[in-house]
Amino acid sequence: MSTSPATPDPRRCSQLLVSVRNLEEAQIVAAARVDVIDFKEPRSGPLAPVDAGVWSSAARALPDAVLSAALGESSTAVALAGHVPPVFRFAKVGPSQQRTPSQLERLWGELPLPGSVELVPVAYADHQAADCLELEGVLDSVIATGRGRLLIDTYGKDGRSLTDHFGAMDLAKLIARARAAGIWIALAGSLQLDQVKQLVQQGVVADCWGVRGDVCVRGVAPAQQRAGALDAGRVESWMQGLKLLALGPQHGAAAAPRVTGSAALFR
Ligand SMILES: O=C[C@H](O)COP(=O)(O)O
Repeated sequence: MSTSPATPDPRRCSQLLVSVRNLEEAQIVAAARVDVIDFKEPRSGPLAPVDAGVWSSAARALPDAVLSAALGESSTAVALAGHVPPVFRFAKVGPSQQRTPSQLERLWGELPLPGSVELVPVAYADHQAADCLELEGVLDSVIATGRGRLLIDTYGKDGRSLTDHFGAMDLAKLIARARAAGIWIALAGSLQLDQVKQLVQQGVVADCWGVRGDVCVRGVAPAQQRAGALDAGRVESWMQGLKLLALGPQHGAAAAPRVTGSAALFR
């Protein structure tokens, strides 16, 4: 659940979440001062968990970082939730096979997360592939259950990205609705930095952008890239790119609407 609002940092446009699969990658991301270090195994699915031993190592090595754990879908999340170290800030859970609001809300309610770890519900832009509620329905449930956050991702990591499933105008409307309800919203789904720049120019400004594939070493097909090695230079490019976007048109970006609502930064 949300805590008290933080003062938005006027120099920042959006936060960055980078998914990592082990402590070595997490330390690279921490050195780049990425906002959220998210642990998941990209070889095993959209939200596949890493071994709980990796969570424990990260909790010991990076106690001051904002750490997040992907718990997978309903088939794994309930059993794993109780093992998330209390120093973690977030845990993400996918909605696949949850076809009704009551199924989804029951799943969220059953997760035995430590009290200090906030659930980040996930909605899939390609919800048919995941056989679950569509985005608007997941947002309705987030609002109805008084939760503070929503991550939109893609279920199929097949080379298509978020914007292949959901257009800029629809994303902007969804963000506006979430923001009006005080929900922090993160966008992910095989996004590339150039796409994010275009989205921002079209008025789509997430509270946070989530990425894995585009911060990995290039040279393989996009769908495989996310399973490869993390590239520290790409992480730095994203950090610099988001900073430039926050500065506005003279730096090559359209004036990005500032995130000023209660959902602006971590609460
Ligand atoms: O939570 C965000 C995801 O890790 C994004 O991964 P992706 O960029 O490979 O789709």
